[in-house]
Amino acid sequence: MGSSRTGSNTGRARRALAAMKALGFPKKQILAVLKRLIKLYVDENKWELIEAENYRVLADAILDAQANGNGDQEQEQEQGTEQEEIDDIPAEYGDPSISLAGGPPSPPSPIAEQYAATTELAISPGPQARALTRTLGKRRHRQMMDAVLQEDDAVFLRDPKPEPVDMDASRCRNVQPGLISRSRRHTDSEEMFGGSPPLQPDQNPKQIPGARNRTIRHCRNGETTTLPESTSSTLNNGTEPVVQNVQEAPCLDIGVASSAMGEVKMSLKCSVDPSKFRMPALEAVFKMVEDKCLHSYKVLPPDFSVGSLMTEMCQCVVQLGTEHTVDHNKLSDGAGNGSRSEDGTNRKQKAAEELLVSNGSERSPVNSTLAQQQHLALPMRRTNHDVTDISKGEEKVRISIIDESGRLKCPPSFYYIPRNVVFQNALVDISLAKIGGEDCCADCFGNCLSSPEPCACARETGGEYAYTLEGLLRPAFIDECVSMNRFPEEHQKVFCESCPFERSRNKASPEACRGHLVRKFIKECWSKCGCNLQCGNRVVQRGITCNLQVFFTGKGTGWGLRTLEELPKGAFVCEYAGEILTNTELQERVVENMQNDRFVHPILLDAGWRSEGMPKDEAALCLDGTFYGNVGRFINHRCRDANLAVFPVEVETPDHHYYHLAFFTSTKVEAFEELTWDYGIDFEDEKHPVKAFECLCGSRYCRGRKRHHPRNRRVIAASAAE
Ligand SMILES: C[S@@+](CC[C@H](N)C(=O)[O-])C[C@H]1O[C@@H](n2cnc3c(N)ncnc32)[C@H](O)[C@@H]1O
Repeated sequence: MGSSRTGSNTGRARRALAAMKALGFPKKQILAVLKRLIKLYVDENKWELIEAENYRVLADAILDAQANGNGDQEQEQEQGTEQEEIDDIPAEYGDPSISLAGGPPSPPSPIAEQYAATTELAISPGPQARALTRTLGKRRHRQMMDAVLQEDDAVFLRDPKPEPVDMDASRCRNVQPGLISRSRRHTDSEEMFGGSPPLQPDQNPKQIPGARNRTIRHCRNGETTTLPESTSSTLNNGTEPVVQNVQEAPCLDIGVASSAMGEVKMSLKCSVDPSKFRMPALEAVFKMVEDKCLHSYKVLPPDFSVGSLMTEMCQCVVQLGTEHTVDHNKLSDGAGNGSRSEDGTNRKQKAAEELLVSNGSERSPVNSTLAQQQHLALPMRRTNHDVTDISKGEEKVRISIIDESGRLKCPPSFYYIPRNVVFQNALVDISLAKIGGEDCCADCFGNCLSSPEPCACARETGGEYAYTLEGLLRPAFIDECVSMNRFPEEHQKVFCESCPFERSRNKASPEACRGHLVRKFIKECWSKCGCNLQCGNRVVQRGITCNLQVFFTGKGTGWGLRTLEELPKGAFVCEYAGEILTNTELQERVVENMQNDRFVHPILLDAGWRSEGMPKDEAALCLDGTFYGNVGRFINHRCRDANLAVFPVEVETPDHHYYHLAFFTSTKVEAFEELTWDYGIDFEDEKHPVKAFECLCGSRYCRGRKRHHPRNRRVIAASAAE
């Protein structure tokens, strides 16, 4: 009875002690718990049960004791009485002669500390152990045991244990790809994501004591990256998470694994305050990610991106880890569905801001909202659009498409052009010869805005630059434009003798001209100027720089454009780019498309029209973004209090005939706010050849809201000048 097929009781007790000591548990505590177990199990198979699965039960019981705070007590109680306690163990169960007595208690080894810090893993223990553990301890301890007793390379969701928090010392030097192995062994996941970049000689992975092959990389002390904005690199086809360089970010190193076997494992470096972070349960993270995917995509399309999913996961880890209410860690938590919180902010965005893993664009300035952009660009069913970048690389920034309604649709097809293109007959004379000496600043150098005198190009703006040193449109410009839109009757207008606009409306018997507002042009420096491309008087020509997104509004207005970052008043957003048509071509196109029940959205370039020498239909120009256009074609109308204002901007030509239409913010715009402008539509105009839409702008000043019976009201062009 005192022995079994695995040896004597003494030997078994010795081996149990040795096994637990190897894990770093103090021997007095081992002894106390072992004694308790032996007393507890009167079953003759007690040793088999205790020994099962590498003494899982014993380790669980010790962990339970520690977790319940009994460990210390037990130890303390046993101070000085250890030998007596050992002697109390029935001889058939243990041999007091083994080195249980004598010598100071071992300090907890690092690996024992790891046990205590390790959280859940989804592993099923054997039936015997299950039964015992039900009796003895909590499931999570059993699971922790699994993690540690697995092969060396087993991975686990580990509570963050940053280095002592010295903010300087804990800043990331160069944030690594979001998905890296904790081990330097080359794993499948590394290959999948293009692999972690090789370590620098001074970035050797630090070995965790007691855990061979399990490594953690630490941020290099006190060093921050100063790489240029555009140094982020893209993995795969550009849609995967990429390296971003983030400056001065306090760094928390977290390991996340999809299972204890470590098939998929990630190391996250998060710029969260370690004191505010608590590692969420892995199951909660998985559940949250799954809920998000199902909520957004219903099914996973063939081009589903694991990289995007992993990014999602990283964000969820940070989000759950920084939200300390119990509810957020419950599996039933619906917080991860991307919905907005009560204060209107999006949790995903917050999480993304705290995560240094982001969807970089080689063309985009580093910005935390890019992580959000990456998330939102998860695959949808497509037309001819690239949902990760509707511009297909034509702009400096990626512009993603998102339909949060669950329809998984994309906007109708069109060709993306970042700049205007002549359709056919429009005469747009872009020639150096056309630019006279007075139309350029050949003698300037560097940045015109830094010279004391305004350059020749500033002449159109009343001898002052339209832009501030910060690259914003001056408030005076914006305020005047807003006032023109709101109170057109108070501003100067010119009246044509035979108005091309009225001829478009009714060619047979055009009405009298209603007047065209006299608008101030912005003249930017150009090719014949001596300044460089970074000159402060070259804003529109440098293209889109803010983070935009095409989204389905769900308000009955179709697709819209929104900003993913906060924009100050006066920020350049984009041009309205499209085909340059003559008025004649426009008329033909309107008729043609009405027959096909498709509406075009041209904008007249009438800001330069003057009472004398009004252009003929063949010369009058307009822009149509319907078939060829940029993101400007997604900007919806809002009556009166829109957050964008449109300005005529001359770049290549100084003649007021052809120019660009540029949108600037007329007020501060919050991240995720829809960008709108006032088309200037006369919703009461029943003679217009193009049917006006029922306005759903929601503005309290809405002009088109009460039209319950449209009676075929029509509009042809949302003229910037009207
Ligand atoms: C220049 S497009 C704007 C993008 C458009 N929403 C889309 O899905 O492509 C103009 C069209 O958008 C819709 N739209 C824009 N603003 C609207 C509003 N305030 N109310 C209702 N529909 C609007 C109308 O169908 C209009 O003809």
